[in-house]
Amino acid sequence: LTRKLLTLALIKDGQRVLLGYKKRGFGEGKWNMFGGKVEKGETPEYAAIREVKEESGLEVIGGVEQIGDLEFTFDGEDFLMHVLVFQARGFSGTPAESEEMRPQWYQIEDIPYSKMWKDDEFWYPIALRGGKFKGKFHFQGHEVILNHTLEEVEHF
Ligand SMILES: CN1CCN(c2cc(NC3CC3)nc(N)n2)CC1
Repeated sequence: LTRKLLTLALIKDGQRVLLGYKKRGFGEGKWNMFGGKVEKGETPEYAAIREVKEESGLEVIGGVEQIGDLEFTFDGEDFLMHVLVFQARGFSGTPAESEEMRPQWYQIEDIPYSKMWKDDEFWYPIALRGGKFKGKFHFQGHEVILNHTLEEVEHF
């Protein structure tokens, strides 16, 4: 089983969240948080901070804290995506389009779940109210969740 360690970062400013429209690659055409691969020799926290800067232009201030741990598997495929979800403690700058992502602020009530990965509608509500979570989602292709588990946790 091939495993990939990836990050996502919640950039939340009051009642609005910064999301990015993925212009190419995996998840192209979907809105998502900013994130990417954890490179060799990198901590996941640093990788999350790096990806926010690369993909949105924002500087993370005060580091990130882990809020979620998600595992994704795909029916009939032998790879597992382990996505660590962080929240930025603070940030500065103006969001700027990158090669990968077109950033946009969304009010929480307007988050475009129909144009996002199907798992998001399960764990975003916990993340947006400051909760911590662990989840496993087993997909058939990219649009159908065959089964999943999701629990709120006290700490990592
Ligand atoms: C570098 N990216 C970061 C985000 N990521 C995913 C995946 C995902 N579901 C999995 C079925 C695909 N759901 C969200 N929200 N993000 C994949 C890799």
